Amino acid sequence: MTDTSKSSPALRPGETIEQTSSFLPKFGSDGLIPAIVSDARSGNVLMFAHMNEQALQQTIATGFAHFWSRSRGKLWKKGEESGNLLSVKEVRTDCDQDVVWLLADVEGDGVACHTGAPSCFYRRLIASPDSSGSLSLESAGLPLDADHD
Ligand SMILES: N=c1c2ncn([C@@H]3O[C@H](COP(=O)(O)OP(=O)(O)OP(=O)(O)O)[C@@H](O)[C@H]3O)c2ncn1[C@@H]1O[C@H](COP(=O)(O)O)[C@@H](O)[C@H]1O
Ligand SMILES: [Mg+2]
Ligand SMILES: [Zn+2]
Repeated sequence: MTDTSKSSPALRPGETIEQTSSFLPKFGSDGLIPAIVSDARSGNVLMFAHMNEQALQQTIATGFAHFWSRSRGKLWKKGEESGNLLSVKEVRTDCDQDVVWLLADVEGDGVACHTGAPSCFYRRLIASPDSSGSLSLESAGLPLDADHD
């Protein structure tokens, strides 16, 4: 039995995972699959976007993350304007294969978010002080601290 009691990185180089022959991602009825990107070294979640089949193929073929931008209606090579390309080290899918997870290094100045924050997830939701049930935002703490709108 594998000892899972000790904390270890979620992602170890060479760790045995299901290989590409069984990687059959399920695209939704809109032709898209959610894609999470984490920093291959720190493990921080960097961003979330969507892929269509072409984006996934281009990602695997080139080693750089491609997405489908719904708002712009186009294939999007992340970093094509900013230089913050995502060099993909590993692509995983989840148990029911309807999400993909990219482990990547951020090129350029190492900033994944277009706001200038290292990660898109630089804020956390907190309950409002009046306990009205609504939520307000505040800037997250380290290591993703940034005061960006
Ligand atoms: N660079 C980014 C960027 N980086 C990370 N993200 C995240 O990626 C998510 C999806 O991007 P899109 O908005 O294009 O995609 P979408 O399908 O419309 O997603 P929703 O906004 O509808 O959720 C965003 O919501 C952000 O959380 C970015 N979203 C947009 N951009 C824009 O992409 C353009 C090119 O930037 P580079 O790719 O870095 O050169 C610039 O105009 C940027 O403003
Ligand atoms: Mg958007
Ligand atoms: Zn962002």
